[in-house]
Amino acid sequence: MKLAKVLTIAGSDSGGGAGIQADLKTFQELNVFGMSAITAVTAQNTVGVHGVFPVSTEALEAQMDAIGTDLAPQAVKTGMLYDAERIQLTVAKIRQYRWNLVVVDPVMIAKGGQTLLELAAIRAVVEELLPISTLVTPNLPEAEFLTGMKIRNRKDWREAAIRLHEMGARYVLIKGGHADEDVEGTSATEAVKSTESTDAQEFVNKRFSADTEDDGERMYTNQVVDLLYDGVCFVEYSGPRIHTKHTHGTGCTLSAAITAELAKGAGVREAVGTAKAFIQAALEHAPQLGAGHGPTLHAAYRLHGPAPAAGAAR
Ligand SMILES: Nc1ncnc2c1ncn2[C@@H]1O[C@H](COP(=O)(O)OP(=O)(O)OP(=O)(O)O)[C@@H](O)[C@H]1O
Ligand SMILES: Cc1ncc(CO)c(N)n1
Repeated sequence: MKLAKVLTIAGSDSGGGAGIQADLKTFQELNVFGMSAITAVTAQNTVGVHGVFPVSTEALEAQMDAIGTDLAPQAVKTGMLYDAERIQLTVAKIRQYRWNLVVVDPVMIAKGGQTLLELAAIRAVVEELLPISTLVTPNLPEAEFLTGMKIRNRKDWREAAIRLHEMGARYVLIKGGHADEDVEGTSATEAVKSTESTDAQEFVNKRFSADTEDDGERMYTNQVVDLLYDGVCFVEYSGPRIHTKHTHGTGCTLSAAITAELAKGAGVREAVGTAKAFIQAALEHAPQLGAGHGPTLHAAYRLHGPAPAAGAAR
């Protein structure tokens, strides 16, 4: 069978657990040919982001042109796009080369709290990137930023998915990795207004409550649930929560796995199921590297197979 080609347009993570590095490792594991266009270089490890160095728009454009004129990818994913200028350029190239399977991971803030997307660029994500996306994969804080609404319970969660669909994304996957803390707080948007940006992630991380008052529709505790919406139906992908601090790059890895599966011809529902099993295995076998939030093991799905109960849709 012909090898499917996939492209990631994202930032480089020197620590190897997230960004371009996570994407290429995931592509390789899922038997697709991975290519990359780098938007920014981060000096990053498991402890934090120590520097962000945007790549010139000229260099970014040249990378996408080199791929677009020769190596037509079956599917594309975007990760850290850094600012509005790079978002606009990326959108223009996606349109120019008619890349029409596009997974958008709206990367905004790293696990340590550092900003990976200028706040002013959120508008460009909403107005330009969402309308051309096949699937958008925000985590809970990102879904709050993009919709401007507070997500306190499962009803809000579904409402946010409906809004993101109305904003132009054909499919919406709101990931539940952040729904595990037990402090109720303010919305992500309010958090940013009222705190230094470096504190914002810590603030929003604390706000997804297991005990939120929500008419019995509790947020999940021992399960991690990702919610998919296609404009008509909701599908919940549920797996056991793995109690580990080694969650660096989970979002990148999940969206890269979805992109690889789409490139091979899977439908969105099926691709998300496989990707959920992939990240579950990668988390279970995390190699315990570094002093902070370590990476997952991208080879785990191949080496150990899908984790039991992962990827279950209900
Ligand atoms: N502790 C965990 N146990 C099991 N699955 C998890 C856990 N944390 C995250 N996941 C899964 O990993 C994927 C990414 O979710 P998450 O909400 O952490 O994304 P993210 O915040 O964008 O990640 P990152 O910013 O680190 O790249 C989802 O499929 C989610 O269900
Ligand atoms: C480069 C890069 N992209 C995305 C993330 C989010 O995990 C990160 N930490 N670094």
